[in-house]
Amino acid sequence: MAGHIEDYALIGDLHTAALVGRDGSVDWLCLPRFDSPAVAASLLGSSEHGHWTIAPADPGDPAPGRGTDRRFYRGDTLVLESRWETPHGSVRVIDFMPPRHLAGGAVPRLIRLVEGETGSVRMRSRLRPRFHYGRITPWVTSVDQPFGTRRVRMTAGPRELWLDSSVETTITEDRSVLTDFTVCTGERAAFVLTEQASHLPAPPLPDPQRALEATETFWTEWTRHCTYTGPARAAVIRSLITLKALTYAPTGGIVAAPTTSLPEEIGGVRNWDYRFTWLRDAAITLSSLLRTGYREEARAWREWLLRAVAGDPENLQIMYGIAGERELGEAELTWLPGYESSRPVRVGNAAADQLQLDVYGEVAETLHLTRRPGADAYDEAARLQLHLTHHLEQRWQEPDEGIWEIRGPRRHFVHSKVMAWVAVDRAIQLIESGGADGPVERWRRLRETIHRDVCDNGYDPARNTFTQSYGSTELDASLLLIPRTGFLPPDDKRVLGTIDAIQRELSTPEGLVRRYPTHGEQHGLDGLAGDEGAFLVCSFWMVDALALAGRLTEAETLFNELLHLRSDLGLLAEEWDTRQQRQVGNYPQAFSHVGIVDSALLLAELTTTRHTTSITTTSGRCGNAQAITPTAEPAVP
Ligand SMILES: OC[C@H]1O[C@H](O[C@H]2O[C@H](CO)[C@@H](O)[C@H](O)[C@H]2O)[C@H](O)[C@@H](O)[C@@H]1O
Repeated sequence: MAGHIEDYALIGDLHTAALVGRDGSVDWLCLPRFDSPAVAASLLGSSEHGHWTIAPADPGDPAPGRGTDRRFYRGDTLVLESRWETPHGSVRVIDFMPPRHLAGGAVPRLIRLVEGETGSVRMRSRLRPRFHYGRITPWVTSVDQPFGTRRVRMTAGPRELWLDSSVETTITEDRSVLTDFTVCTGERAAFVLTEQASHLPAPPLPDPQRALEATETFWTEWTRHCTYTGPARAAVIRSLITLKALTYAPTGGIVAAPTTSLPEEIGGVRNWDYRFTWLRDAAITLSSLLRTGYREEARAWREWLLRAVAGDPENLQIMYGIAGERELGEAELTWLPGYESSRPVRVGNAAADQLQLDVYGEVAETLHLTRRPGADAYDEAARLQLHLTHHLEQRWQEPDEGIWEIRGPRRHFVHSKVMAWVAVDRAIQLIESGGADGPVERWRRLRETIHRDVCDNGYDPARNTFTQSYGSTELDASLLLIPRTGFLPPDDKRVLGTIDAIQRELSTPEGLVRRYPTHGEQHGLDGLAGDEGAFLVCSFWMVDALALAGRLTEAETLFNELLHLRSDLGLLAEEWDTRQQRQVGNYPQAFSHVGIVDSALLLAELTTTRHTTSITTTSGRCGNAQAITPTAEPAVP
């Protein structure tokens, strides 16, 4: 296992992803989909649980534990290059997974090219596949090949892996595939790992060079469409590539992160499976992609949404599998010791059965942003939105588990109610624009009722702050979103008071923001023991709230500090452990990268216009305020 979470690089093929450590080891790889069982799971255990390492072979070459000397993504792509300087010469390893549609939608492939740059370097590749998250050792056999390539087949029941290499391999007693080889200046060795169903004939022999060229062209072309031109362009591009890499291309579903059980506290129990599509996470991801010019992804997700939530709104789930699956049953993988002994390791997610009223607002907002101008009343998405609003009308007064998926008793979360207001507000806007027919007068009264309910029960006048839930004195970072939704204008005194209160009570000394107070060893309000780090997307929400409140310098300072927390490759996990100064939680996480994109867009807009007051929303207690949309959103085809 390669060390800290941020030591891992992400590569992927828009169906699944792999994490590659600084030591040249692929320690996480689920095939064929993001949510499939891992064939390399040493990330959550040890090398026994499956890995594939390619690195210099001689002891001290490089110093043990030091890993690659320098690594980077090649240009604006998801192709990773790791360079190693050794006393005998230098070498580079190029790791990538060709987007599957480039190979005719065929089999998943992880390609590793080793190129000698100077001198002569002895290298070692050790592939130790373990199916079903490290539990199953495959049957490994060599397959004769006429044309000088080597093929090894690794079979475990219904699935199998094939390793094609340009150099001789041996199969060891522990059923690893070992390759010792030397690369000299200008030489190249190629390794291709392919996965498929085991009843199929052998996969075709790959052409690694063509695959590399096609993969680089794909990502370079894709990033060329980005419309953001502000000062944080490099960070934004890397975040957009990461968000795209979390998209399951066949359906348009987006995973919250490609990992499970990277801990929110090292050694703790807050370990969850994020390889699913949360309506909330996907909706905000789409909004970021859309506002940076990526309309096709927005269209694909809208189609995904229409299929996934099809049926009775009663049956709406807050999250689904990447193809819209509903059964996400949670289980513990008892044989895995967990990342740095953080157990349990979980697969599946019981949050799928929760009530989280905010998702109505997030979905409505995304449908609102992706609406085609002039769409007729029978537009599918408009119909869905009306349906969901009718349903919400019956349920908005219920307590729920809220945005943070609290596992304790349900409460009247203020953020949930604000997002219910958003859902009703956007439905009213839909009807007012002629996009659909609906009970607009009744919903205007409902919007006013929800607004009053929140301001009467979720605001503490003595402290001049909104609170986490009705009747509670706790705070919650999700309240920072209020000015972005249009519920109240950014300069409203209650909004300004809430920012101050969150800075006082939820901020770390560095100014990062925790999502709510936890209670150490006690089971706190989230129903869990233990603590967690500062929540990165909440810290970006603070950037936005400060910027909208006209505190632009503070906002920019915090934004730059957050950018410094990224890995050397520009990646962010869910949280930052301020004590240990390292990333924690699943990685890389869509939420955090959405935070980068959204804050960069807002700061660029506000810095350009230089007068923040033009961004304020319509003031008014129950008003039909406009959400903050810092850049023009193109409609979706
Ligand atoms: O920490 C408690 C909860 O953590 C997970 O939820 C978090 O991740 C979701 C996906 O990014 C996000 O939508 C949610 O807002 C976050 O709180 C976990 O999935 C939950 O089961 C868990 O209770």
